[in-house]
Amino acid sequence: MASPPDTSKTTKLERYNSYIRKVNSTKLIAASSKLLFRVTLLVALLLIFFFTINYPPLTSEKTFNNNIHTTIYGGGASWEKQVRHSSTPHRPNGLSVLVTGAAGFVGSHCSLALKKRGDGVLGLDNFNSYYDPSLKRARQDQLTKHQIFIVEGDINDTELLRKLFDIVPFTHILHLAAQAGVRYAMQNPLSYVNSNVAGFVNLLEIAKAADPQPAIVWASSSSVYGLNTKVPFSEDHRTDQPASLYAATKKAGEAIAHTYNHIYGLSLTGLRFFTVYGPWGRPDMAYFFFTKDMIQGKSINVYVTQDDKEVARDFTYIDDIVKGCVGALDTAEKSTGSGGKKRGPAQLRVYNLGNTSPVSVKKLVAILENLLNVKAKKNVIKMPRNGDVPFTHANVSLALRDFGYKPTTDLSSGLRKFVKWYVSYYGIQPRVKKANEGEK
Ligand SMILES: O=C(O)[C@H]1O[C@H](OP(=O)(O)OP(=O)(O)OC[C@H]2O[C@@H](n3ccc(=O)[nH]c3=O)[C@H](O)[C@@H]2O)[C@H](O)[C@@H](O)[C@H]1O
Repeated sequence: MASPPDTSKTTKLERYNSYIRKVNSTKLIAASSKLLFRVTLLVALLLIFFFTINYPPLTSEKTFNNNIHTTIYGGGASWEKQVRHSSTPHRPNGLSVLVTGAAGFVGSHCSLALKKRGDGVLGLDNFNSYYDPSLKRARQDQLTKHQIFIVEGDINDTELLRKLFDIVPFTHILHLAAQAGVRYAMQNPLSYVNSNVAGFVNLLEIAKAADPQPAIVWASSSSVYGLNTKVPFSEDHRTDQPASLYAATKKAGEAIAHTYNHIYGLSLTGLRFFTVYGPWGRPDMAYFFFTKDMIQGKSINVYVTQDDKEVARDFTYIDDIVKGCVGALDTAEKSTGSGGKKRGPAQLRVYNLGNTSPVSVKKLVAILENLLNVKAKKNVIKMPRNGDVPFTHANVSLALRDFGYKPTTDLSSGLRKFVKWYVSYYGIQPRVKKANEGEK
């Protein structure tokens, strides 16, 4: 007969297992309460952080130079009030313009011109360090004196742009924010794609969805003519041979403008600027750093073409460019779409804004020598293969016909104003001409 199974071992094992289960469940309860405690602590900390550090929501203030306050990102009531106040026109039928790149050279001049005639102007600028940001801050100072508020932010920031359009029904955008400079494109190619292509598309996406849709005037470039040899450059000449990535991104901008006009009914005007110069200009441009280097007794590189011909530019004075921008804004028709839907054909334009009178770089240096009373130490070298083109020359008859654009400042008069500003801004004692040093 089979003996009954020995259960004494099983019973012990069961008791042991039940003991283990108890221990585990106590541990589990302890661990869960610990976890619960930690989660509660984390939530509490997050709430404290949200209400103390980040209130009013999304706003943080930075102080620059002694007295310039810039809102980096908005959302609070006082920020919204500044945005509204700055963009409200102060004349009947005044425009309400969002100026991107408002702390830039052309942007700051245009913002002031618009504000002075009673338009509402809100600036947007990311104050990047492509060139000395303190110059951008000083331009901002000028704008602040005229009650123009600059929001510190990037054109790639969708949420920020959407917020600005939620607050203000802008009638126009003057889009001047860009990565400029022909030669720098070889050092930092992606910055051109980021600002001039992605940033532009981001802005157009917001503009197309806005209700009302604004009309957009934006900065293209003379560089789109690239290797075109027909002169003077006219808007219907070929622009499919860009010589630099900068030029290629501006040309891409023109193609993108066509698309947004075609699909969404956005009114779009591209302005091809020709080597703009003047007071408060860009330190990366030749006339600016030639002035600096000549004053400091440093040598400068003066380019000639591969076959030793002079390199020339249709240098255009800033005040003429401002008149062109304002003229383009004033004649821009309304966009026809709303909320992302096209309701009819809209205006699509491209204009040259140049001086119609090219001057060689050699002559530019001679004018500066005369104004600064300094003999330049010139290295005459063949133009490196860096995206530069040998010459530019604008035909501006289209801009003249459509908004009376007529440049009035020759290079000598314009550079005289620039040098006056330069020595005053940088606190330089100009070299006084001796009696026997005649005009060159
Ligand atoms: O119209 C534009 O669309 C562009 O204009 C401007 O480009 P550019 O016309 O090339 O001006 P800029 O650099 O001042 O060179 C001037 C001349 O000096 C020559 N140059 C330059 C440097 C040097 O060391 N030596 C020299 O001879 C050089 O070969 C050239 O002949 C803007 O920067 C650009 O952002 C864009 O807006």
